[in-house]
Amino acid sequence: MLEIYQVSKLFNPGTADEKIALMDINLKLNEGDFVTVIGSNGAGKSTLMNIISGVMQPDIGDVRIDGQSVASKSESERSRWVGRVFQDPMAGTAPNMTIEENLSMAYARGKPRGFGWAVTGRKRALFKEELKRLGIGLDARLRAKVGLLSGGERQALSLLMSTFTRPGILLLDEHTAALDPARAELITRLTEEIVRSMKLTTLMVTHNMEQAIRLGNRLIMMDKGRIILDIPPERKQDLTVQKLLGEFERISGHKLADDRVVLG
Ligand SMILES: Nc1ncnc2c1ncn2[C@@H]1O[C@H](COP(=O)(O)OP(=O)(O)OP(=O)(O)O)[C@@H](O)[C@H]1O
Repeated sequence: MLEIYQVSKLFNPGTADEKIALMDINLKLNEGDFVTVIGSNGAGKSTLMNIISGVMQPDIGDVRIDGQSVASKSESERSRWVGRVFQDPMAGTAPNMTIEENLSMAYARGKPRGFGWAVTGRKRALFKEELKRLGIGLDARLRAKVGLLSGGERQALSLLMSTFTRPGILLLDEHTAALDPARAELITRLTEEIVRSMKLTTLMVTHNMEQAIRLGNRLIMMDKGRIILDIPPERKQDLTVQKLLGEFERISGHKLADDRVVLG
């Protein structure tokens, strides 16, 4: 379970450049929740992801995982606990290493200290099986360098790498935004399948309104560092893109100002 308690974050405090990135954020995710997050430019979405994953500290407040503060965990514990897929398909994988080497590296994350990275026959069989489930032919390319893969293939691999050791929380950071519509749809479908079948607790930031409605069981709107609306599963079912944008405008008092907003 993920609990965010009264988290606030200020950048450049006390200067002319002072920015409130997050203000008194409270959020609780139960096991298996899939929460989508939308919000304007600068709403604080990335800062929230960075604080949850422990790469950034809040000024005030705390993030707890199963009752334990993220700040108290070591880097390797945090990397085991949090799976993250970034917007940039180049992030999260090692381009000069092969698909199986990348998978082996990710596999070692979930294992005790000192667990080897070498690709053994047993691991290769497991990776092949996992890649086959993606259904995009990567299982036949275990020894291909990851740098040679397309953006969509890399995002599919990143998704697999960040989930197959079953993280406590999966963070999806606009992970389809850099892809063309067909590939974005493929990654959306794979995300849905993987998260559902593994029942992963997931937080996904997206600028794609249709995706925000389609994926997940709960939707959160952020504006100017605050959570302004938390739409529960029973209300999410009736949502449309128009209703969603209308709700945002009604509560925030302005339009969803983001030039990257994709309606669907
Ligand atoms: N390292 C930093 N130094 C100073 N200000 C920052 C820094 N990182 C973020 N900010 C500011 O904090 C606020 C929240 O930024 P954040 O990147 O979290 O928003 P976001 O919702 O992810 O925006 P976007 O959708 O445009 O990526 C913004 O006003 C931003 O300019």
